[in-house]
Amino acid sequence: MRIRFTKMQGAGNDFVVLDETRGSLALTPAQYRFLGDRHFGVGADQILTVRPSPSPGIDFQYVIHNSDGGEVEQCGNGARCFMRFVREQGLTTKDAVRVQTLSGVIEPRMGADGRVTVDMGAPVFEPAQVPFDAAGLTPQSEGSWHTWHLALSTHAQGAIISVAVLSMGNPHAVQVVDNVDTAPVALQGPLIEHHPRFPQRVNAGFMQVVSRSQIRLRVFERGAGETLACGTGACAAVVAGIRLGLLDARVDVDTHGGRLTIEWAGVGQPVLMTGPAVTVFEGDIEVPEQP
Ligand SMILES: N[C@@H](CCC[C@H](N)C(=O)O)C(=O)O
Repeated sequence: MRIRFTKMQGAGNDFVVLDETRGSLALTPAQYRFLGDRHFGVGADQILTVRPSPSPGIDFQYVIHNSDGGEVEQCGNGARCFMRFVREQGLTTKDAVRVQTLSGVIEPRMGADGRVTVDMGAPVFEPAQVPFDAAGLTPQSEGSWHTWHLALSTHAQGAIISVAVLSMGNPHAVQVVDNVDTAPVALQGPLIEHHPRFPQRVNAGFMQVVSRSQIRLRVFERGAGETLACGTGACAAVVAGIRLGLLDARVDVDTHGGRLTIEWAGVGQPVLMTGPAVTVFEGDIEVPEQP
């Protein structure tokens, strides 16, 4: 089957975007994996699919697959690219749309400067809803919130890390580090992602606090490995930093792929994420029946 795709990126987090508004492509997990493969396919961290409105008051449905082929609930950088895609492809003329995701409705809005702001909804802190198995663990009080001590084991060494755990529609474990450049992202990332306390795996964030309004962030993403930026990871890190008493309500997040700005007014309030969304190229690719 030959399909049309658009390659996009938001702060270097890159995507293959597919238009299913005129009919389903019915791709299998192996075919999503093929599209995301940087050697045999197009190459991307995530594959984003635009589907028609599933219900009144909603403009589109937004489906997200990680490069490992698994479907996930949310993708922040992808949401900004989604907005640019539906505008550039003439699927809407609106400046703001309401989009159904697996974890709820989000609202991307096109800014006059070409950047996109997304209302990502309110973060979720209840461990069971992340989901995070906190049974038998003692929360460690910090600021007006808490972190959790998690034991990581490797063949070479054991480590106890301290993580803030929350959901931005998808699960995140965020730890504060002195310096993201030397943080053990490659070593700890996979161990945190697959830690048995996270039954649906987790995105592992490493946050360096530069000031109360600026952080540096690296994220080892569930199902994709370390990416140049993670939008929901940026939201999760800033929310965690605010609740732990380290950050103010508006924070610039510097990633290896660029800057995102995150705003959050507190518990129960939605998180606003602003950043770039860029179309890189369009193309056609033959997708094998069984890659
Ligand atoms: N890159 C994304 C997050 C994509 C999904 C994530 N890897 C997960 O499995 O939850 C973002 O910008 O938020």
